Amino acid sequence: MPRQFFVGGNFKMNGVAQSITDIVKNLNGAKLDDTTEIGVAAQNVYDKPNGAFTGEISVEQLRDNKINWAVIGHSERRVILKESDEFIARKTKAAIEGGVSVIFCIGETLEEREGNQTIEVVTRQLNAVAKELSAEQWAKVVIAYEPVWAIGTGKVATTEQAQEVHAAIRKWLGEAISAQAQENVRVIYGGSVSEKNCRELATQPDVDGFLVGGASLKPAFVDIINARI
Ligand SMILES: O=C[C@H](O)COP(=O)(O)O
Repeated sequence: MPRQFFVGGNFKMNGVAQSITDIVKNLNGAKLDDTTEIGVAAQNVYDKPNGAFTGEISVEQLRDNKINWAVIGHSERRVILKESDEFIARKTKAAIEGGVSVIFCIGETLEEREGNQTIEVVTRQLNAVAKELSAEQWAKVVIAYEPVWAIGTGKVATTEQAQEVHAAIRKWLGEAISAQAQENVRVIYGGSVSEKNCRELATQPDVDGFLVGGASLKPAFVDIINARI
């Protein structure tokens, strides 16, 4: 069965009631590809079930609010908030065991790309999570490949660059996890995706959707959701 196209809008720390209402109205009024999976996700979750952790949110609190997805490992949290591979892996495990699926973000910095370390970096990030999850739990993961140099810069990865890394991730899934994971786990791309570049990226065999930042706040987000029609 083909993998279902998956598009996430990452609003980050943007928006107020009025602007978010406008975005939702625009989405509700648009004709959206009904084969594309979209939904509401939290931008973070903590690895402990509850307790004195000011400012954090638990898996149970997400579930209580009918939020069944969380973004974990975004480079802004890895870099600005110094989240380690191990902490991110523990959060991923806690989310999945508590019934929340995970958009797990990985990607290299510009320096790492220029040092030909892209595959090494994403493999390290994936291996950290692989230590925590069973092969079956990968069914609850969507991997978002987001090169840090492409995030919010307007510098999108070329279709070849994206496909090359996505194919390497898929190969890793087969070798490190299972043939089933290799076949079924979605690998989506993020980093300056726009209504202009989404269609070409979506033609790539291993690009199963997008994680969209800036453009998800604009009416053109609809065109990205509809990139395959
Ligand atoms: O999670 C989304 C990414 O950080 C991409 O952000 P961007 O589309 O603004 O480059």
